[in-house]
Amino acid sequence: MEKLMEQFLEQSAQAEDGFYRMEEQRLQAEDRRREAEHARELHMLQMLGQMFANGASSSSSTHPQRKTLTLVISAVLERYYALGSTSHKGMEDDILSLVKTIIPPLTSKKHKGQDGRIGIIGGCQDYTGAPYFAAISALKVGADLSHVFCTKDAATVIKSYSPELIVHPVLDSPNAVEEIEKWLPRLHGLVVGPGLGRDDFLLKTAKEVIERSKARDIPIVIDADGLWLVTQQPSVIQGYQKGILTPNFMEFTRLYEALHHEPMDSSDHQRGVLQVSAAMGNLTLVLKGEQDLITDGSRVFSCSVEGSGRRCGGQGDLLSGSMGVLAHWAHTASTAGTVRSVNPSVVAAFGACSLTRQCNSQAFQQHGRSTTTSDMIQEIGSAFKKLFES
Ligand SMILES: NC(=O)C1=CN([C@@H]2O[C@H](COP(=O)(O)OP(=O)(O)OC[C@H]3O[C@@H](n4cnc5c(N)ncnc54)[C@H](OP(=O)(O)O)[C@@H]3O)[C@@H](O)[C@H]2O)[C@@H](O)CC1
Ligand SMILES: Nc1ncnc2c1ncn2[C@@H]1O[C@H](COP(=O)(O)OP(=O)(O)OP(=O)(O)O)[C@@H](O)[C@H]1O
Repeated sequence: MEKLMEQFLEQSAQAEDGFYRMEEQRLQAEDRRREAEHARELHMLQMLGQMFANGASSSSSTHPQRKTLTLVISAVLERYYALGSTSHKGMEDDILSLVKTIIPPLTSKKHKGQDGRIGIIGGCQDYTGAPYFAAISALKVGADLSHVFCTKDAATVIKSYSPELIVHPVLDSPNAVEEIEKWLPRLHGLVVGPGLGRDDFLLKTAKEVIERSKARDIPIVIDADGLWLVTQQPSVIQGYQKGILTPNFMEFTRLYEALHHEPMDSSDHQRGVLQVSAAMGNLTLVLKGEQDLITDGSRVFSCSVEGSGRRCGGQGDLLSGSMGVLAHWAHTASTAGTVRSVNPSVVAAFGACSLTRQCNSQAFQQHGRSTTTSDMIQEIGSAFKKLFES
């Protein structure tokens, strides 16, 4: 009987492997097709650009001719962005199935720590809830250990919220960077910003910790006041392929304007996220909102898992904390060759957005208007199961 059971389990594991291999191949083929389409569009654009330049410099060219060319170019541009950038329901399902492939199996063969040790840089006198939400969400998603590096006066408060968290009161100490660096070799993912505040000394420490984490190749999610820092000094994370930015609309606008020195065209978010990601060296970016837009500069995925109309503070912290764990899992899966067709940071971002929205929807069904982030955190287990384990 036991043998039969073993055979059965082995066969189902093989069948599952086969399914994911085929799914991966299908996605790769789809990618190749889109890339070819992209290349054709780009070639057309270049030709049109040349024609336009020739037309504009030629004395014989008439004003209506130029106008027509301009119209053609903008039509092609629009098509180019549409082709390269929009995601549809089928793509959402595809990427959701990729998220499933990065989740490490729960087995009795692993020891504590192997599924992730996540660090949160944030927590100061004013904000103790945000780092708590991020850190506890990382644990509830499946990290084994969650560390919070906060200021001295925030530490006791955060500890009192939960015995599950490891809290280090070091962020405002004179040797904060060295204190935090001691832990970096043990961390698999870092979330910088929830409840960090905007004190110059704390931002300077956060910057140095980001630099040292990059040197160790640790995935880094930057949120909230961490994004304030990036807006002041984009180079701190520019081009780091294991970095993810998670701005809300306000934070995104600030970043856009700092990078482009002009107001953002708020009627075209898709173009905006592509531009910011490109300016940041193809960094993965999540613009949170009615639909979350996720891009690494090559195309835009939109996550529209149903949430609710309730927008209580702290939902973004749940998002960034869970993304810290998923980013670790996604990059591990990528190194193992499991995820190839889509940037692992994008897979992690999509997973965290879907999860946050699903938690919001489930919590709202029970609590309606009085839903808070703590209610959403209670839903992480069942939302995760519904989205990724069914
Ligand atoms: N319990 C806790 O401890 C929590 C602590 N938190 C921590 O607080 C810190 C500061 O973060 P933050 O987001 O409040 O600061 P900031 O970027 O100045 O935005 C302020 C203004 O921006 C606007 N605005 C916001 N979203 C927008 C949108 N989608 N679209 C348009 N506008 C939008 C809105 O402007 P208003 O509507 O008031 O005019 C808002 O007042 C940070 O460390 C964070 O982690 C939070 O995590 C919550 C839970
Ligand atoms: N209008 C909306 N409709 C549905 N879901 C939304 C909407 N706006 C945000 N969300 C969801 O809430 C998550 C958090 O986004 P939000 O804009 O609240 O972040 P935030 O302002 O940084 O949060 P925080 O309060 O933690 O600072 C998003 O990832 C998204 O899934």
